[in-house]
Amino acid sequence: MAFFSRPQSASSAVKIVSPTELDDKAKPQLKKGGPPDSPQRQCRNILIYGSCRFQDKGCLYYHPPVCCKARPESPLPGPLSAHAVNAPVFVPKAPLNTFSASSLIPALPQDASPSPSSNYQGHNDYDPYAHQASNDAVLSMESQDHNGQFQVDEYDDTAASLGAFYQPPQNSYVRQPLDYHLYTHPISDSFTPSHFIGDALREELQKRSETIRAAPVLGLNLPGELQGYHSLAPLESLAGDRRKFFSWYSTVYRASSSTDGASYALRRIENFRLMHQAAFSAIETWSHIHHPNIVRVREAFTTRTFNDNSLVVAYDYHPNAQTLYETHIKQKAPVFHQGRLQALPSNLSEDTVWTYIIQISSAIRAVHEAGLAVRMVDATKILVTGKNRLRISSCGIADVLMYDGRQEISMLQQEDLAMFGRLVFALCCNNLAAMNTLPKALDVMGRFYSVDIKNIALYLISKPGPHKTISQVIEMTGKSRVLREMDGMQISLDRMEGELMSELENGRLVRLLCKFGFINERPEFAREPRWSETGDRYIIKLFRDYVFHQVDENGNPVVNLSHVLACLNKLDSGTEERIMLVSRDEQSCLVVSYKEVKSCIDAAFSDLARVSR
Ligand SMILES: Nc1ncnc2c1ncn2[C@@H]1O[C@H](COP(=O)(O)OP(=O)(O)OP(=O)(O)O)[C@@H](O)[C@H]1O
Repeated sequence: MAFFSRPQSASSAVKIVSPTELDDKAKPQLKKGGPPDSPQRQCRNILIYGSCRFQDKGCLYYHPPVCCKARPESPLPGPLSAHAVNAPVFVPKAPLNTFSASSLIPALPQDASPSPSSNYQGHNDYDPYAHQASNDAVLSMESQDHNGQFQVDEYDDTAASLGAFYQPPQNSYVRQPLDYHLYTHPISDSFTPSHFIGDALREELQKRSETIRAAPVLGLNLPGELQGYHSLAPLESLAGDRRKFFSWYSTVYRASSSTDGASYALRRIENFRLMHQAAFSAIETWSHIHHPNIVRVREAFTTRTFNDNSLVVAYDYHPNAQTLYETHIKQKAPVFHQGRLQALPSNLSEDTVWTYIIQISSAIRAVHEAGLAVRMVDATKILVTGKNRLRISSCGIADVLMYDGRQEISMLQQEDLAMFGRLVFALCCNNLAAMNTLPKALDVMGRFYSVDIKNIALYLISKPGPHKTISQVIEMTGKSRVLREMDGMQISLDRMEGELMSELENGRLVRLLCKFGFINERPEFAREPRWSETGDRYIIKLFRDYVFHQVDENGNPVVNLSHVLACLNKLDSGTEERIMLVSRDEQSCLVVSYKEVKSCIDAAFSDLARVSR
């Protein structure tokens, strides 16, 4: 006999199945007037309705005296005892298919239909011998043997005919599939993006990830290995006109580090011969500057791997970063907008200019405080690494290229301020060479921007002096603007934390889904009784159907991510909440808690893991 065992822990799973073999056997006994085979077992009608209308008409089961009968408040009153699982099974009275009961079942004579004798006139009493009159004679039904075990039996003709005999006449109706969705608390099926990271951010991060993992182009004749870096890929076109970096040509490559596997940006200066080893001392200082608006310097070395004397400085790599020049100043091709080719709006907003001024000021201040000078405050060397997020790149290279032990740092710092001023003009006028025609630049600035921006730009390009410092520039920016910038950053931080929260549980759920993947549908278990419809692991299959394969009342698949997430989260935490699992043939149901499903899955997975070792 097959056995539908429960999970090994003391389970409160309640199995509700179609008529059992026991019932089938009991019926002929009744007809013969034989004694009940199990007088100790309480009649299920008493359990459910508090009375049994067949009590005096041959019902086999035990009916307690009236004083002891109490109608349960709900069909599942509190935790059910293990005994409950052996209670006589529930027999659905509904026909399986659309049919006219009268056409299939001989109508019972009036007197054969017992009149309700209980106080609960409203309900149809459970008839322990009534089989559903199915026109599907080969329908597989679960039955129970004398040991209380369940097995799958063919629904034989005898049973069918008996069922037909005991089946009260029914009205014909269209059979609907079970409303699976009604078995759980309704969960909104509106899928809101709040379940996951926002689309825009996800797309952005996805693109960055793709860029980091993009395979290097073959055929560029680049070295396969360079001082612990490999997979070099140029970040700029090597063909066409090339601008010089001071007096040298330079190229930026993305490369992977053999040490930590991370990507780095390597700026190579071609044909550079290092004259003083001391020139590298500035790189050491630069590598200690951690600032949110500075691309971090990692290391510098010279190499002959490119078949020349090259200087290489390694920086943090910011995928898909663009220079300020590429982002705002470079002429862009017109785009189609509302059916017409239109040039993209070129002027930066006042707020954006202020946020750029504040970020660059902050970076310059950090560098000056470290006793260094940036030496390259230029739109082509400042990267935009996120929305309005700037980072000064190429730091430290000028210190190596133009090393001069006697150079005064304060002079270089004053030069930083002047370069900063030229950058503000370039950004406001959308022209790298805006400073060359100062009156025109001032005119454009006066038209589009506040006088405060113009004053800062003029101050920055004014004559150097001991009181002209970056701190003074920050003073001129005004506390309120700096505070507004700080507010914006904190709001952005909150938003990012929110996005992070929405992804927090995903790793957990993926691990759970992996477990499911490992244990479900394993071909080697196809013949194992524990996984069959009568085995304890069948519960896992039913749960999988409950989570993923629900259908609505019209038989259409329910694709509801909220439901899946809710179920998986409850499963993972092993809640006591109960759900009703229904077999695919809708002939048996199992009321089971998430905790029990969880222990089933854990046991199945540990079995697999043990064998795999
Ligand atoms: N640390 C970095 N992380 C990511 N990308 C970078 C990094 N440094 C530079 N890049 C990218 O490499 C490309 C080339 O940089 P580069 O500084 O040479 O700019 P450029 O506009 O080509 O200037 P130039 O014409 O002076 O060489 C740019 O698109 C820039 O965005």
